[in-house]
Amino acid sequence: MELGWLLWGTAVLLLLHVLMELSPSVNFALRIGFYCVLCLVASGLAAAACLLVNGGRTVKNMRIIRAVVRTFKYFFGVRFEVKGLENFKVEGPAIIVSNHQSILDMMGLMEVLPDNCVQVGKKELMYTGTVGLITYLGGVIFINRKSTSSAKMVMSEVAKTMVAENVKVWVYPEGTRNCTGDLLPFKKGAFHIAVQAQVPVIPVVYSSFTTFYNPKTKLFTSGKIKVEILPPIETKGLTSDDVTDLTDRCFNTMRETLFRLSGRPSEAKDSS
Ligand SMILES: CCCCC/C=C\C/C=C\CCCCCCCC(=O)SCCNC(=O)CCNC(=O)[C@H](O)C(C)(C)COP(=O)(O)OP(=O)(O)OC[C@H]1O[C@@H](n2cnc3c(N)ncnc32)[C@H](O)[C@@H]1OP(=O)(O)O
Ligand SMILES: CCCCCCCC/C=C\CCCCCCCC(=O)OC[C@@H](O)COP(=O)(O)O
Repeated sequence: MELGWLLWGTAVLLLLHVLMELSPSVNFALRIGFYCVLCLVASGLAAAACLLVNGGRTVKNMRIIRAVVRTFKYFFGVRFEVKGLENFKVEGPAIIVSNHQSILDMMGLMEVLPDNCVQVGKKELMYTGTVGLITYLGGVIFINRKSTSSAKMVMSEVAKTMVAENVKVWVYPEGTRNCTGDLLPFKKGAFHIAVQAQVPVIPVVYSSFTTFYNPKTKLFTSGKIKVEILPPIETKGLTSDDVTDLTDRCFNTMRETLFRLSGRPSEAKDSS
């Protein structure tokens, strides 16, 4: 009986292996499916640990989440080359902005996430089962992207609480995933918070995934991601009139860095 199960198990694994070799779509679906299952299972386990250790929703839970997610890279053969970690050593709160390519970004986020840092996320994430639970417990700030006024209100509240509670806030200013190897125009919310709170903006850039991950061509292999944490941009003395300039400055610096890290020739572009 046990030998029977072993044979069946081996046969199924072999079949999956052959299918993955033969069809990039099957390979892609299985690897992405595995990533989602891993996120769901790990979130359930991490949620239990967070509740036991910290008792409820707090940024302290991000340390537990970070430790768990940092193991994911070994399952997918993803390697990170990180530069500029010293730029996170800003005393007190800051806004961190980075490019957003895929759900795989959670690995890159947790690879470099500083202590006391929460992310801004779309409210729909709350309804993704255990992943929703872990994002809630980690202190993620949920916004409704379909209502600009409500999102702006939440963001303005963040500008006040991040200073009072001494937390850093991580925002994806493109506002959505974009895996084209370029940046989408930046939304201004992150830069409004930075100016309202008078805290620095720290740009973080991940090299393009397109050489090893591309949902359009169903590519998902192992690969290297270069990460660069750029020097903080001060906002002391800036007012809401300066937000557009600040946004453009960050956009241009990050786009140049993205192209450099991805080995692509640079070209200037306006963020709007
Ligand atoms: C253990 C196992 C775990 C497994 C799982 C792993 C990890 C999970 C755990 C934790 C990690 C969670 C990480 C979650 C990441 C989720 C990522 C996302 O969800 S990205 C999508 C959501 N984020 C964003 O959208 C942020 C960026 N968007 C913005 O900043 C936007 O500006 C906005 C505030 C949302 C509003 O957008 P909208 O399109 O509606 O409007 P505009 O941007 O065009 O702005 C209109 C107008 O308003 C002005 N404005 C904007 N914000 C403000 C403000 N705060 N104050 C004042 N004015 C503001 C803006 O300037 C525009 O005016 P104008 O055109 O005149 O300049
Ligand atoms: C009971 C309900 C069960 C629901 C099951 C849902 C299955 C989803 C499970 C795992 C997914 C892992 C997701 C990890 C978190 C990723 C965060 C993220 O990258 O969100 C995308 C968001 O930034 C932008 O969204 P859009 O590009 O605008 O779209």
